[in-house]
Amino acid sequence: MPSAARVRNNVVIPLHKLEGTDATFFTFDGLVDGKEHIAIGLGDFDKVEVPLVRLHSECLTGDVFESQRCDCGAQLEEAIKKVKEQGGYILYLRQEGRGIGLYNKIDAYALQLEGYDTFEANQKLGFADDLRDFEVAAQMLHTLKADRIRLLTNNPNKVQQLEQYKIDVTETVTTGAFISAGNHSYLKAKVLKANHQIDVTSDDAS
Ligand SMILES: Nc1nc2c(ncn2[C@@H]2O[C@H](COP(=O)(O)OP(=O)(O)OP(=O)(O)O)[C@@H](O)[C@H]2O)c(=O)[nH]1
Ligand SMILES: [Zn+2]
Repeated sequence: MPSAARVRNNVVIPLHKLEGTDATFFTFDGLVDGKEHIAIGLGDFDKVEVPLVRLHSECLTGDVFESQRCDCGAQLEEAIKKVKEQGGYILYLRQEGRGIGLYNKIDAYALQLEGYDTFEANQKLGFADDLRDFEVAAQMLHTLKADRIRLLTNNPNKVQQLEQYKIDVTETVTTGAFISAGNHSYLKAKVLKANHQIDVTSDDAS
């Protein structure tokens, strides 16, 4: 079980998304990695028995600018809609570039233009494929008393890590496949090398 943290504050922020969405933003004291991660409660998050949860790693290029190099912007949009409908939390985790940071991710993109895939580019820069440790996500969920969750993901490593940190994942809900010409090879590498559950065979993906 991760060490104890506590909710520092929470505030309801109305969003423009989906014709008006009330989102409760939670901040924390005592998180294991000292970063400013946010939990966002949507829908009946405080009433549902088993909340739907999305662990969303920050992606400035995708989340803010809707980059076509990845599927993050579309996944975040989908998560807001589904979690609002079903009640639960989006944990917005400050793990840009799977933990290597924004500048290094841009360096990795430059290498990908030379032909390396997303994991090879990380290795060429001296990083592991994926630096993310989801202990902090488990700590946030324990703090919110969300020890039993349904997880919105295609990434089996997120499920394994949460279980390891004593979160009971009762169901894995796969995200949509947001495939475009620009992100097809990125998604294919995740399927081949990290066992992501995405159907990348669609025709418009070449
Ligand atoms: N290092 C690196 N990071 C990338 C690249 N493309 C996207 N990312 C980062 O990958 C992360 C994607 O995170 P998520 O969507 O939460 O996780 P996921 O592992 O794809 O799993 P899902 O839950 O199935 O979406 C973000 O932090 C992005 O910034 C890349 O080419 N290299
Ligand atoms: Zn992205």
